[in-house]
Amino acid sequence: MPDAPRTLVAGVDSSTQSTKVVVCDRATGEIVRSGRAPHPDGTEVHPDRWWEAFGAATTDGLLDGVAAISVGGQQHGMVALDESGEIVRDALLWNDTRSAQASRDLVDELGSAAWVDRTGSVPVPSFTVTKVRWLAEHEPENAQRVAQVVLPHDWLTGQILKQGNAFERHVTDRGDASGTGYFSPADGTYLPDIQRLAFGREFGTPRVLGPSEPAGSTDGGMVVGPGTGDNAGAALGLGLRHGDVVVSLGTSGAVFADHSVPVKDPSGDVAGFASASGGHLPLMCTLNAARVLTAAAQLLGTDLAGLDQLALAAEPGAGGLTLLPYLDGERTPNLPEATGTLGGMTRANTTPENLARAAVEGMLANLVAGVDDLRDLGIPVDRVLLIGGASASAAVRAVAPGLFGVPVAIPEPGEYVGLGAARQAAWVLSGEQQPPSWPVRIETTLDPPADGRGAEVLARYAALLSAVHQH
Ligand SMILES: Nc1ncnc2c1ncn2[C@@H]1O[C@H](COP(=O)(O)OP(=O)(O)O)[C@@H](O)[C@H]1O
Ligand SMILES: O=C(CO)[C@@H](O)[C@H](O)COP(=O)(O)O
Repeated sequence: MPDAPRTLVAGVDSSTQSTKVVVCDRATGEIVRSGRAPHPDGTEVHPDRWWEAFGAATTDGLLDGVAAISVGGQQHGMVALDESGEIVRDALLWNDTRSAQASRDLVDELGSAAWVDRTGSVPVPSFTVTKVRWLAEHEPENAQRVAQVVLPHDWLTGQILKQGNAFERHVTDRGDASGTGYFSPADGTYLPDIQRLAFGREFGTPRVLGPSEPAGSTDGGMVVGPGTGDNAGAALGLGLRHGDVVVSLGTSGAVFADHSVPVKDPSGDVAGFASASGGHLPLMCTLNAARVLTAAAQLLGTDLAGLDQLALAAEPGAGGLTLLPYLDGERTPNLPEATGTLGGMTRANTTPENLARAAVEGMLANLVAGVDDLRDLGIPVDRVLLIGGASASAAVRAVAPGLFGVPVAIPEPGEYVGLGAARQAAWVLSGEQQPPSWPVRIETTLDPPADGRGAEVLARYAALLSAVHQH
């Protein structure tokens, strides 16, 4: 007798550099097929480019027979819509730092303690709330046209849904809404007074759906889930357990954990986001991760494989070279106007090998602070799970355990944001209380060496940071 046809679900990761789509078996999570397409570079992008990438990634019937779909998307991006749902201007992305002054002003006006209390986070230029302030101040004509502000995943979900009127089409979830800066993750409600403070008036927001509440279905009958932010999606895809901390090395470096209660960090380094499963997702994020390695490879006239080889040929500590990797400014620490700094150069240590190693060590040292911050807030750190594009780097894998100081688990290569979105879609379809349990396989776990070299690297990194930015 032939096997019963299996039910398929799809998950989308519309992240900074590309769209990735995975189609999975609803029961097991096994990936049956997948597609991807790049996004243009730049920190402002017309949302139509994401829709085109979605089309290219799902071409040739990738979604044929799919029963449900959910979208995970890069967080915070401001997609401003007018009365008829048309895009007012290119979306300003999470890594666009033009709202640096707006964020300083907003923090001064309300005070960081009140921001943390009301929204769970102190807004940095990544947050949507600072982008709407920038729009009001710098593009008043565009600001006047704004009827609603949605996030990248909300907009794409609306595009997939393509039903109802333009406003009903755009829905969101607690996870992504918590990154706007005008939403309370603790209460699950928007904050109109913060909208007025930032924008001078209120504006429309997408309806916040529950973690497994359907948003509707397409004309073809495919159920559409609420979707979520990309990091919340990855947390769902990894099925995090107590003591797991994720370090995601994509365009952003993100450090986060699944937590049952809201976390409030008065320093603002850890954002108190919500998760996609009804809980919380304390998260530290940097603007500089995988692309630090791309830049270092370019500087050294090699590719990423060549950079790995060079970095692995150097001694730990890169002979004393230290890189503050703030090539795109930085978010944590909050230094939006910063640039990178290479410290400790001598005639003896300025070799390609040491420079490659310093790029890997600097990128990771920047994220060690996030793991420490989570620990300081009472979140257990038993192991780090390394995901994202740059987790494939052999040099990153070699350096990470020594710097994080805990076992580093490398899940099997996979698109964990897309997988999390697919798991959400399966959850929506099931109508159950909990998402389906899909196995996550760990490829390898790397223990920290006992040589203490990681501590030396971190001490030199801290000294350079304090010399350059905190004197
Ligand atoms: N083997 C590798 N070594 C280092 N970086 C890599 C490797 N493979 C991919 N990357 C980098 O990963 C990044 C893409 O990762 P991804 O997690 O998809 O990013 P995003 O989600 O921000 O779009 C690119 O910058 C790419 O250069
Ligand atoms: O701003 C954040 C988290 O707060 C970023 O993590 C973005 O969500 C973009 O993620 P990637 O494209 O790097 O995955």
